[in-house]
Amino acid sequence: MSDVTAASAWASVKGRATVNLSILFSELPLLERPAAAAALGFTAAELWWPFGTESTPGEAELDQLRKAFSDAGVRLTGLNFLDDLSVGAKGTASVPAESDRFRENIPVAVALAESLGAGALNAIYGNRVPDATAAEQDELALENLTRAAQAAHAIGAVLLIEALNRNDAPDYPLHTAAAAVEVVDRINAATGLGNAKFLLDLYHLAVNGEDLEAVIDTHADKVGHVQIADFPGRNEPGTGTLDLAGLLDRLTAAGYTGPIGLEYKPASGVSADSFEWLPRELRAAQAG
Ligand SMILES: O=C(O)C(=O)CO
Repeated sequence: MSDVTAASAWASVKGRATVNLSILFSELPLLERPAAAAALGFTAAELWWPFGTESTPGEAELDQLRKAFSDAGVRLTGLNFLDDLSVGAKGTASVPAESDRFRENIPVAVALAESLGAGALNAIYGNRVPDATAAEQDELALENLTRAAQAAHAIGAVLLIEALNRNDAPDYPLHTAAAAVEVVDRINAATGLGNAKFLLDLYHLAVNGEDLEAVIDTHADKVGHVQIADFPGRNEPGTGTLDLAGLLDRLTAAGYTGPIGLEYKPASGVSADSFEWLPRELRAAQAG
């Protein structure tokens, strides 16, 4: 694709790209990743919970991360709450054994997000577990996600609820856009704040066989964030079968104009080589 064609095809990404530094640049230590992204023209990034199973990291560790972002001139746009990906789990909000750690993580994650300018916090729902019923887990999740939404609202942020793909998260209960949006609606009904939003991860829904255009047409008004990776493979745009540029144009036309998360694995294994699809002049985030 010529540069001119690429610039027009990806025009809807201009000023909105945010690099997920938990899946990209993972070949580097965490504290080196913001500068690596900045060297390629990006000025915004997002993170899964970056401290593994530690729900309340100390100030020194938090300051090191904050310094890595500020020194690189990169703004954090989104942060996952404690989702414990380090042990393969898919979140903690609905998991009885993890609930206390999720609750103690809320103020820490929200304060870190606020200090780095993030406007979105993502609460991965948590897997179904054998020692609790679905109803018990959903009741616990509503209590925990209500607390998270209230804390996010206090810093002017949205709380995101995400569907994950069945292959990587078979025990996760939210595999469709509708299921995630139902949780969003329950949280908003409980808080009255309206800051719970749907995280539209186009890759996860593609794996699950969802009609992505229909999802956009139906749920665009509930979308608080979007993440992209091509399918199959979860690599950069152009390596799979999705018309990601067209889907982003459709989503933008439907009213979502927020950040676009680049959440993919580099096809070559080298993150710096995985951005040729996006002309450099489209990579920097708009201020604010
Ligand atoms: O686990 C994943 O793939 C995620 O998208 C977490 O945000």
